[in-house]
Amino acid sequence: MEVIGLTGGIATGKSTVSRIFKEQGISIIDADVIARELVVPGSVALQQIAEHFGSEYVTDEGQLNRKALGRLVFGDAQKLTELNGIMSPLLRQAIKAQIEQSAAQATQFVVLDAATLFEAHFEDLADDIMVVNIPEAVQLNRLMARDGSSEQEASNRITSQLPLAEKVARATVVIDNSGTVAETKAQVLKWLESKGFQVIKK
Ligand SMILES: CC(C)(COP(=O)(O)OP(=O)(O)OC[C@H]1O[C@@H](n2cnc3c(N)ncnc32)[C@H](O)[C@@H]1O)[C@@H](O)C(=O)NCCC(=O)NCCS
Ligand SMILES: Nc1ncnc2c1ncn2[C@@H]1O[C@H](COP(=O)(O)OP(=O)(O)OP(=O)(O)O)[C@@H](O)[C@H]1O
Repeated sequence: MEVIGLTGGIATGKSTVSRIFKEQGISIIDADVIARELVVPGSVALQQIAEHFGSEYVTDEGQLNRKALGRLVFGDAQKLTELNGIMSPLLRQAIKAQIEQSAAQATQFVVLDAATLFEAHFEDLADDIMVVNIPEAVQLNRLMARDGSSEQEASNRITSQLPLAEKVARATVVIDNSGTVAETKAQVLKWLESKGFQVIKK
């Protein structure tokens, strides 16, 4: 089985590409879903976050206050590194377990969808690294349009990640998502075919 690490910058189109894989019947391991499961009320990770950053990052209902923690870490690189220090080892463990489950099902491919693949040093978990790329101005516009965020907020989120150009340089395959979704799909299917995968034409 081959693990395709799927990454890019915020709002460059990872979910869009992930849907294309799903349409082909390829399973997705979604690091964001795992990260959210890790911080449910009463979890070890949530307790560590509260101890490290303060109890104000947990709501009265015992939930992670995502907005508040996001504002803190996406404006302060040191704080983001500290959060990653808590989350990355737990994430890695959970991702590895899901990869093992997929391998046991003898499938040809599994996709590891992880926005923070490089930042969290998960490259070794993947056989191929696919980076979804768009020009920075398009990224800023799509992010503001999708999240209704200000230019400053959107820009903070973009700059808190490893520069997209650096991710592109470290990719084994780059998908250009600056055109239509159909054009993006054509690139992904062509790559899958080049790997000997029998694509389903829809
Ligand atoms: C800081 C948190 C609480 C903010 O939550 P919020 O709901 O506001 O944002 P969300 O999780 O949807 O993230 C938005 C985007 O920010 C980027 N992002 C998220 N975490 C990180 C990170 N650690 N480093 C760089 N970028 C990140 C991703 O592109 C993501 O799609 C949350 O992002 C978090 O817990 N992050 C740490 C866990 C993690 O690494 N998750 C991502 C796994 S891929
Ligand atoms: N080819 C495209 N043309 C126009 N809009 C697009 C295209 N691809 C994605 N989008 C839009 O851009 C936004 C970001 O795309 P998407 O949610 O797939 O990115 P993402 O990389 O998964 O984001 P995040 O990092 O926040 O998880 C969405 O609103 C999506 O509908």
